[in-house]
Amino acid sequence: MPAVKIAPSVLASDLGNLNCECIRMMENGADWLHMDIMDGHFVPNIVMGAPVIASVSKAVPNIFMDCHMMVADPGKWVKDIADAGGASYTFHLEATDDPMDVVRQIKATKMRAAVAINPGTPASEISDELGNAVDMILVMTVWPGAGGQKFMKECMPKVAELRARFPDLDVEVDGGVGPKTIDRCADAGANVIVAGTAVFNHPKPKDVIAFLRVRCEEAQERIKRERERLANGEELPPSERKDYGDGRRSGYASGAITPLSYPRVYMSAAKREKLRRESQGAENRERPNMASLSGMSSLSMTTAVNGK
Ligand SMILES: O=C(CO)[C@@H](O)[C@H](O)COP(=O)(O)O
Repeated sequence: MPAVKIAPSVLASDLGNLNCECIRMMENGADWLHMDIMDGHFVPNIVMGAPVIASVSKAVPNIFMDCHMMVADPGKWVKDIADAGGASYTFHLEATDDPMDVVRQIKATKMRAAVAINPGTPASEISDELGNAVDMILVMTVWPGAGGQKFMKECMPKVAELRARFPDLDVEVDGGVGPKTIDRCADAGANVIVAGTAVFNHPKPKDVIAFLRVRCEEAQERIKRERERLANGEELPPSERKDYGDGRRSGYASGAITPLSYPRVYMSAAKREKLRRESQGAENRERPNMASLSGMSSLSMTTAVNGK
């Protein structure tokens, strides 16, 4: 399985001191910095754009910026983000009717290409062609648009399914991830961990980053053993099964996740329109709107930044 990467989401940082915040996280063990870019259309919020990415790129040597593009027209910003110094470009599947074209545009730059799916989008919407073309798949574990939301554990079967289909791909989780939820993510097979509030709001971010990494590495060892045993037709002893207490077990141990094949490239126009509207809050009362966003900690400075 690919190496574990911990990517603090700067949405929860002191955005007025963004360069220093990125340096602080790298000194505390972060592999990547997760940059949330929103356009006010795909999600009802605006945070930063290519000029801010360029400023960070100049000020922070060797930074790897994992740019999460929560934008309605993902092809439009590829060149700007590449020129600004973005290292990875994640677009939302719900935002385009031609994901392979967006991937081609990203690959024409030096950036890594990644595709994200919202909580309402099934993993089966990632075709084999798309999954094999990208460097990473991001499974959102909250509705995009704000930090500090509750982790949606119901997204974990999608992570397990994608890990089973794409054993060597980076699979990223984002939203509500921290020490209390990391085991579910890691057991499902996620190896790129985005955490905003849990890292930036903690007085010892180094400890949180180290904890997340260790739990993922331990899970990877477990998954490796499970794979080997299942390949040999062996039964797993109950002590080695991760049981969530709700009838489900980790994807690999349960053997319930079958790596199906999804040859389709495009979802239907009607379905994409529904998923797009859902992302904007038009069809989902649960997802954040501007009123609910205003109370979120990520939009104000975190107290941990000044050690208060
Ligand atoms: O993309 C998003 C939100 O749209 C995430 O990156 C969040 O910023 C993660 O924050 P926490 O839930 O970890 O606070």
